[in-house]
Amino acid sequence: MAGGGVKIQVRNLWKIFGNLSGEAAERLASDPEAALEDLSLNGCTVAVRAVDFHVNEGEIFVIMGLSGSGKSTLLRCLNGIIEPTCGEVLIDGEGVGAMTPKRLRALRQQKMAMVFQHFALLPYRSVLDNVAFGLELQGVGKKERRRRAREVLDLVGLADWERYLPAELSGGMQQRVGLARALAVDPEILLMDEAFSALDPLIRRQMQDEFLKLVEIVKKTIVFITHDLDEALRLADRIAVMKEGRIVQIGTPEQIVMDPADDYVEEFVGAVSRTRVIAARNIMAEPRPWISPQDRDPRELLRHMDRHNLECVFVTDAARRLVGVLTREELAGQGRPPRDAEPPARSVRVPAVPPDAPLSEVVERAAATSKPIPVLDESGRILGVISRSRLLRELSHGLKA
Ligand SMILES: Nc1ncnc2c1ncn2[C@@H]1O[C@H](COP(=O)(O)OP(=O)(O)OP(=O)(O)O)[C@@H](O)[C@H]1O
Repeated sequence: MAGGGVKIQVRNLWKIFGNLSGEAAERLASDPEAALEDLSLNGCTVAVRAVDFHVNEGEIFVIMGLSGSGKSTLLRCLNGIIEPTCGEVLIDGEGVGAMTPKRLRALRQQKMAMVFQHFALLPYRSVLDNVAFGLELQGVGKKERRRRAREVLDLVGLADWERYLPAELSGGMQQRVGLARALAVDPEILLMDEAFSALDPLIRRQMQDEFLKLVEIVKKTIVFITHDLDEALRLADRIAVMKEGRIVQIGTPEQIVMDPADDYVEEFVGAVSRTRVIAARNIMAEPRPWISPQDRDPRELLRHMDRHNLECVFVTDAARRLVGVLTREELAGQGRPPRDAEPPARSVRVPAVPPDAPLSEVVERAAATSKPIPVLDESGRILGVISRSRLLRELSHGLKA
């Protein structure tokens, strides 16, 4: 999860491959539309167009888009492997474009590490020496680099495999070696380019889970590229969706799924099950007006229900903790108002959910009751209510999409 300030800042970044005159590059900054027209005539490829975003310290920022949308080019602009045509990348406030070759080397060898799809392991070196490779480049002595390599191998669960060659390991294990190699230099930023895409679906899921746990421990800023929405939703704090070199939307997984910025994103997220991404808190409504009916007359409560078209009222104690729920029938049969100390016996058991429960869990609870589902915090206080009609609306939206 996000920690401190802005770690990476990208401003009006362009990368155009092909024969581009200096004059055309200059025009990009001032009059991009006109410049682009010239460029397309010249047969240039505009890989990244006017991209702006930032990544916070400690954040997992996922860049998602179809093949050819410019993700890899963008990622390689971050560590200066590709020089942008125009615009700037700032790492901790320092412009990558203005760095001396020495600074750039330090940036790539120490501050940022990259993990690739096809592992890029050295085939004739042991697992241990592969992991120690980045430290070797930094000039760290053999004993120390092996000690640190062992530490990270342990972290990725490969402590017993240090003497093996990469080819003797499964794909999942090789990718863990790749990850360990990146982590061994203790970088502040990890750039991951389709890092799990070569793995079988099951192993991939497992890697994603392990990765999330690992990130909790090592606390890095991560830019992760994928063309897989499922992966993006599982890993990301925020997602940037790219299309034809542009970022068309940046948002949390929930924002991307619930509020796609355009048809392209909508199409992308259409295939995903909303029940996994949407949480109870996203669809709950305030139980308006606040319900603590212990000192109200039942007839008044019935009128209150009519006025607000409520299926039932939730009974809370003075601290707003839910003690029960009353239906119309129960209220009509009540001679006196229900009291805090004596909640109506039949009404105490209510299927409730925590605010971060996924929609699928809310649906499960809803199957066990005909009433709305209250959303409770850890101490049992009522935060909101999910009505059955809202739930149905959400589900049918998912079906339509
Ligand atoms: N070195 C290059 N020279 C010319 N064109 C390039 C070069 N690298 C990338 N491109 C083009 O730039 C566009 C963006 O490519 P890029 O590899 O960044 O996309 P991507 O989203 O990472 O795709 P993929 O998922 O397939 O790797 C594509 O049209 C690609 O053909």
